[in-house]
Amino acid sequence: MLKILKYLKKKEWMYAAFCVFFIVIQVWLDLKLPDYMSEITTLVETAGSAMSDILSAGRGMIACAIGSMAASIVTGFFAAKTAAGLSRTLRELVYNKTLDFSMQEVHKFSADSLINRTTNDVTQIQTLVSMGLQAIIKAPILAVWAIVKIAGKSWQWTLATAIAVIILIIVLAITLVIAVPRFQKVQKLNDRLNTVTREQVSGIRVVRAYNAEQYQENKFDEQNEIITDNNTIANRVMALMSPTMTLLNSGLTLAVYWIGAYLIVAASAMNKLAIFSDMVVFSNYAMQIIMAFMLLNMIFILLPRAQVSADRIVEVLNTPVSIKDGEQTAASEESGTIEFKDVSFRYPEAGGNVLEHLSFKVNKGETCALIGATGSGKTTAVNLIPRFYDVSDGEVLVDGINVKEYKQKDLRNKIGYCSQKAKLFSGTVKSNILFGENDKPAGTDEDVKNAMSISKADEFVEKMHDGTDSAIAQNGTNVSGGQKQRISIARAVARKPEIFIFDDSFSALDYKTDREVRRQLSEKTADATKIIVAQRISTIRDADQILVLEHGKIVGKGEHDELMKNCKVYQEIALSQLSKEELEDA
Ligand SMILES: Nc1ncnc2c1ncn2[C@@H]1O[C@H](COP(=O)(O)OP(=O)(O)OP(=O)(O)O)[C@@H](O)[C@H]1O
Repeated sequence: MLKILKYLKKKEWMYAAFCVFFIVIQVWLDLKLPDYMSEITTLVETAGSAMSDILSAGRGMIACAIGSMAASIVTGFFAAKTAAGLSRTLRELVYNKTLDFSMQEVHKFSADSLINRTTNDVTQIQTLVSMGLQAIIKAPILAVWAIVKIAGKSWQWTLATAIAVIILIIVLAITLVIAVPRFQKVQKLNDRLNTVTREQVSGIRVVRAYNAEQYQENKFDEQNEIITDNNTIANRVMALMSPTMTLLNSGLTLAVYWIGAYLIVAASAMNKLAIFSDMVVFSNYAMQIIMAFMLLNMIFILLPRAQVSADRIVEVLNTPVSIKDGEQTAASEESGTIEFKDVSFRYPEAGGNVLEHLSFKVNKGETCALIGATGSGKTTAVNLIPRFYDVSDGEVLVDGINVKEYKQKDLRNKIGYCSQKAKLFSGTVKSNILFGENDKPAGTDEDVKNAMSISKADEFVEKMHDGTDSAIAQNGTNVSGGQKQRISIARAVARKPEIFIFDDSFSALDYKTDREVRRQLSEKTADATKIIVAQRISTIRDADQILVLEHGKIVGKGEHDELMKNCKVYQEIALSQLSKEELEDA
């Protein structure tokens, strides 16, 4: 938890200092109250006391109460500001770190866990700091000050208070031992519950189509039950705390008065009044001590949860980013070339190599296609170009420079990337097409129009109610799969990149549109180098270079006609899609 405090800014430390100051005032005023009570008791019991003296003490009490309330409000204000400031910093840091993470780190933590850490865990810290600043500081000050005040009054009363405090500590310890591990467990289980819920919601169509509601519900119930069981046990134990405290408080007051009664009876007539007034004051201070422990108890409930959250946040912040920026900016002598030099790749924590000894070069303006069976490594290979992963062996060069040497931003600015699963963001058609353009000079409406015309997205966007300002739902759920692909191709085109990467980005287009989009791309973006991953021979047969992948190795390289003659794997793929006549006619 202390590690988290280093993220407090100077301003927030100052707010925290204000909190301490106002808490000291508050405690002083709270502990001043019993003094006035004692004065009033003495005045009432003393014959001939003036009414004005009693009223003056009463006014003192009211002033203390109002002052304490005001100090408490100001403390709350500064505590909230400190906590909110810290949580803003943490959210920002965790979010920014997540953005810097490579796919490797994202997989390690899981997307759900990263979301939980940015939201739920930060909230736990915020709650602790806000409550803690008030309670953690107030409790010891209150306890110590109250103990100092009652010290030396009567050993019998002190003994009664000590016994009450010992019982309190034992009860606190038992509760914490039972409750804390359960609260800690619940936080980890929340990640799993989120995963199940997200899977259920995002896969709702498949779940319904397979009548798998019950199956999914059972999965959810299983996680939900574990969380509920843990929460129930922890909260049941915690529920015992409040009545125990009340009982102790009342018991202690009773004990103080009982002992007081004996002391008064045993005292000489002159001392009786003083002991009576001491008794009233003592019982008040004793209650304040119990109050201090009650406050500490609150912290003990919040602290373990916040501790788990703090560890989870620090784990993200301290995880080194595996893909580090180089120094190279965009400028280089070559332009639009891609070269793989004996590249091998293994996914972290996976058994063997997924890619083995890939070597090929694509020159400026050329089109290179990758084809092969599912799982042969096509996506993995193209993901090495924008450095979503780093090679395990060998080198990937863009414009003659190893991709590791580039500043990632500059490298990615050269690339127009279309992922295998077209990904759209909530916003409008236009905001999706000009996505991420703040790195580059802002795209114009003309750019959007041009990109849509190349990707054939204009055909359906023009028919939409608000044209390019039409809304796109999260994940593009309000457009079809093919429309999503066309918008995502337009997004890549609008970037005016040196290099295009189309990872199976034409798969949902009908053959006619597929052909038309490729024709437009080769005419209007002739200078750009293109890497196309595809399953359809028709999509890639015109490519300058076709790489045939099998089990992560290149088993064929060349143009369509060459491969039809000398690559068995390619022939099999081609013949499985087109008849011999179609292939010969083409
Ligand atoms: N994140 C990952 N962690 C571990 N292994 C992975 C990961 N992603 C892919 N793989 C494995 O790497 C191999 C190549 O996967 P890749 O996605 O590159 O194949 P592909 O040729 O693009 O397949 P498809 O045509 O189905 O898209 C597969 O065996 C796959 O199981």
